[in-house]
Amino acid sequence: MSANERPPGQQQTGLSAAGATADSAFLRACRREPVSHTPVWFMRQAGRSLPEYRKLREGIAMLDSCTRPDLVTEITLQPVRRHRVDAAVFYSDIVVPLMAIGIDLDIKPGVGPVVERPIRTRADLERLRPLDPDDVKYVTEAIGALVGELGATPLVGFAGAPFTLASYLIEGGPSRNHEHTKALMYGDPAFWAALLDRLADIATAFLKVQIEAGASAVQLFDSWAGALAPADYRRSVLPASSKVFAAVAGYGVPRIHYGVGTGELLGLLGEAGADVVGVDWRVPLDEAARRVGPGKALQGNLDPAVLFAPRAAVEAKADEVLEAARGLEGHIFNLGHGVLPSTDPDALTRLVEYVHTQSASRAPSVKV
Ligand SMILES: Cc1c2[nH]c(c1CCC(=O)O)Cc1[nH]c(c(CCC(=O)O)c1C)Cc1[nH]c(c(CCC(=O)O)c1C)Cc1[nH]c(c(C)c1CCC(=O)O)C2
Repeated sequence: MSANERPPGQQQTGLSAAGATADSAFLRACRREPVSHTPVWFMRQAGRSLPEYRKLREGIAMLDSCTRPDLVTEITLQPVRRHRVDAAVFYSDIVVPLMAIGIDLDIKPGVGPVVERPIRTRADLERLRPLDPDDVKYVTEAIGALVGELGATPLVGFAGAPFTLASYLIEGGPSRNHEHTKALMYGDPAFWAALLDRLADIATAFLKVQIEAGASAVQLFDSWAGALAPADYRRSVLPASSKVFAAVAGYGVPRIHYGVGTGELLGLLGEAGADVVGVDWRVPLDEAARRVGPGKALQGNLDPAVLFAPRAAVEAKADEVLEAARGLEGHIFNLGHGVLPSTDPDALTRLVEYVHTQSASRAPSVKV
């Protein structure tokens, strides 16, 4: 993609690349500054919905692809070129730092991360050694290349939050009820705290590598935190996630916090130290803003399944999201969860264009 292919309002002016990135609609919205249009990106915008991704990945395992900077760069750029989204999201996975410290795991297509030997005892904890930047040199290298290619388009780095990582490690794979995880959380608080603390340090190290290599924002994915009641989240999870946010605060890059089904936790997700709270489709953004409180931007929240409906219905639902976001200080348009693999990529491209056009006509006359 070349810099002059940006949507209206995002053209590079005389600014340096770094200056133009800092002034992008995405980063301005994260900072709750006025924008000329609502910025859009999609969780899982890179991946199986794109034929060019499927082609590139042929015969290459997911986790292997994450260690190859040439592939990571190309896969990260694919949705930016195709959809003209306002941010790139680094192509990697929440389990990459765990793989990098030697945890024996794999990502099974259609299933998700599977851990050969789950972590359930104090002795197992020793296998969770700290992440050294040298363990993920391929991340530093890929981001270095990407930032050059992206021009003014910001790159979102990310990590899995301690609870979500703990769930994969303890259950040994994806879980509906998180029963082993909760058994340890309620039954052995000292073990639990030690585990989450180690995972907080690993997530922090992974985010720092990405920020130092050039990521302009970071998102902490606590995808499965919605399985918890607020009191349990506050007591058993929030301290570890807060530690991650505090550890990267000094970089000054926006910090986004997101989980699925977290309607009852939105205030706590903000309280953990995020600048932007990600919202799924179950809570309208105006209500989410009340729950989160002042001083935070919101990201979301179109139901990813809406993209399977006819174009007029997608646009009507996008209008609802924009309408609920009217009056918010900072709104980044996204889906309420990741792009579903069988989504028509053209529907995503049209949605980006629609949100840009609609929001530009609604926006106050502030030009960025
Ligand atoms: C829970 C979680 C995981 N990984 C991630 C989360 C948090 C976000 C969420 O809640 O969805 C985060 C993630 N995973 C991936 C990204 C890359 C960037 C992007 O969003 O485009 C990101 C941000 C690539 C990926 N991660 C994965 C794929 C698909 C692998 C493939 O193409 O074969 C991609 C593109 C695999 C993966 N990895 C994981 C799952 C559940 C799966 C899906 C398994 C499947 O359905 O096949 C764990």
